[in-house]
Amino acid sequence: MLSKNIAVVGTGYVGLVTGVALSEIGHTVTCVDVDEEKVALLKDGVSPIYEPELSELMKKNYEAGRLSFTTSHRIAFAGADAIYIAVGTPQNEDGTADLRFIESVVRNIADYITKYVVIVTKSTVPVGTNHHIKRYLEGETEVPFDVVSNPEFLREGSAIQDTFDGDRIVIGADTEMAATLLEEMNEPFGIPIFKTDVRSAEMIKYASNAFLATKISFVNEIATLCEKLEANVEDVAHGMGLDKRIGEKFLQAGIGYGGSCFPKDTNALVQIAGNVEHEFTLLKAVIEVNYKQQRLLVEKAKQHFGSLRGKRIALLGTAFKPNTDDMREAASTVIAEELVLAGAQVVAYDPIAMAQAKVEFPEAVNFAESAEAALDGADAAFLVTEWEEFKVIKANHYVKLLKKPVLFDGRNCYNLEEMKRAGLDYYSVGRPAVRAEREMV
Ligand SMILES: NC(=O)c1ccc[n+]([C@@H]2O[C@H](COP(=O)([O-])OP(=O)(O)OC[C@H]3O[C@@H](n4cnc5c(N)ncnc54)[C@H](O)[C@@H]3O)[C@@H](O)[C@H]2O)c1
Ligand SMILES: O=c1ccn([C@@H]2O[C@H](COP(=O)(O)OP(=O)(O)O[C@H]3O[C@H](CO)[C@@H](O)[C@H](O)[C@H]3O)[C@@H](O)[C@H]2O)c(=O)[nH]1
Repeated sequence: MLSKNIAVVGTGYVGLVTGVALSEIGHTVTCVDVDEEKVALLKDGVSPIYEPELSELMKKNYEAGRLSFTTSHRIAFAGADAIYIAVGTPQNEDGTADLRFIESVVRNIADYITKYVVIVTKSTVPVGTNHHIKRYLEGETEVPFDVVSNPEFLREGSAIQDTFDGDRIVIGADTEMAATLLEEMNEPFGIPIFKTDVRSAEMIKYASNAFLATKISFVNEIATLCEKLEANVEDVAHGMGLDKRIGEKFLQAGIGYGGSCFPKDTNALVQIAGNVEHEFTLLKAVIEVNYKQQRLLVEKAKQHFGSLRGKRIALLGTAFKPNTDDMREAASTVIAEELVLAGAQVVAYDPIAMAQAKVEFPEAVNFAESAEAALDGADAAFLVTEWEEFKVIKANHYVKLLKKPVLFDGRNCYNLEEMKRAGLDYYSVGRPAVRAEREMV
């Protein structure tokens, strides 16, 4: 196989997974990050992020000498055949993509490359960014290079599986030489490769995330209708998903999408459209539905209790989804803020993401050491992240621990019949509410 020297810039989710994966298929990889603490941890064999299977693969390739870490761009870029850019592209206040980190890396590239190199952009960047990078570098260096867009589609929590068993690898290149090199480098993954031009590759990333977010907001709107019309969204989504043209995935109704990508990428695409005088009406509605959806459980609790003042609420789950410690744009933060604003006392618990929750949540929020401790004596429970350890909690357990048991389930984790039998007041999303007391009268 074609083994190359690769520099990966950034050791966040994407950089670290990319570096580990490229070393696993036989390339020699140097990951560079400006964060000295992160690099020190990585050199000690410790992954700074929680991601199933990542640590083991990282250690294996580090010990085999195929993977190394540094804070020096000069060292990382020396002799590199390819430089992968995997730094963050967060959103500015106005929703546009903040390209500060990309710009800084590109300046480093101009300073340190000495021979032909392919610059591979993994970060999600607005359409046209790679052409700006190319034009900038042409003015700054005599060294030959190509710029390729190679967007990343991994999901947090299943990043390794997505990388080795993904649906496609997209390569956007303007020269045949760069496209072929990238194709050969990626061949060992055994995943279908789709080659296109640079701008289309950039757009594929935004369009994919926007489409998935649209599916989620769509099913959440259907869920609202189901509640009003006494239908069950789970059955509706299942019935829809059986049609292969629709597909069963991403039709899970709940408290909206969060995370480091969908919120920022949908906002960025609205801005990208605006820049070319197109109002992306559909996507704006998707974002608006998500805003409401993240506040849904608090609204339901307000309706149930009348006022939340003084109510003790157990908040189960703070991560934006299970199997990650990532709290970026998590619905839990919105919920915690709304509850505190309404005068409730919040006690939160998460198996993995609590350290970050302590930074993100309002100061008034307390934290418990276990789900049981959070639930004990609370007026109500909010199920916010569908961790496996929450899914296995029995209805009777809620009845035993909560004062007058009320459960607001933002992820439809429990069986309606079981909740009815246990005598809970149970509210989920897009399914009939179970009102224990009313039924007993
Ligand atoms: N997180 C995901 O699941 C995911 C999936 C697909 C695509 N993406 C995209 O990939 C990109 C990276 O996302 P992430 O979540 O890994 O980001 P992140 O913010 O978690 O990590 C970025 C890393 O880059 C480092 N960095 C910043 N400037 C640097 C520089 N000049 N030189 C070296 N290192 C530098 C930071 O210290 C940080 O460790 C974003 O554009 C994101 O939209 C993310
Ligand atoms: O049916 C569903 C599926 C997901 N979600 C929510 O949507 C958000 C995002 O979930 P997911 O897509 O699994 O996680 P991410 O790690 O954010 O991955 C998305 O964002 C990445 C960054 O761009 C892309 O690479 C991935 O392909 C894309 O799935 C989470 O809050 C989920 O709870 C739902 O509410 N209903």
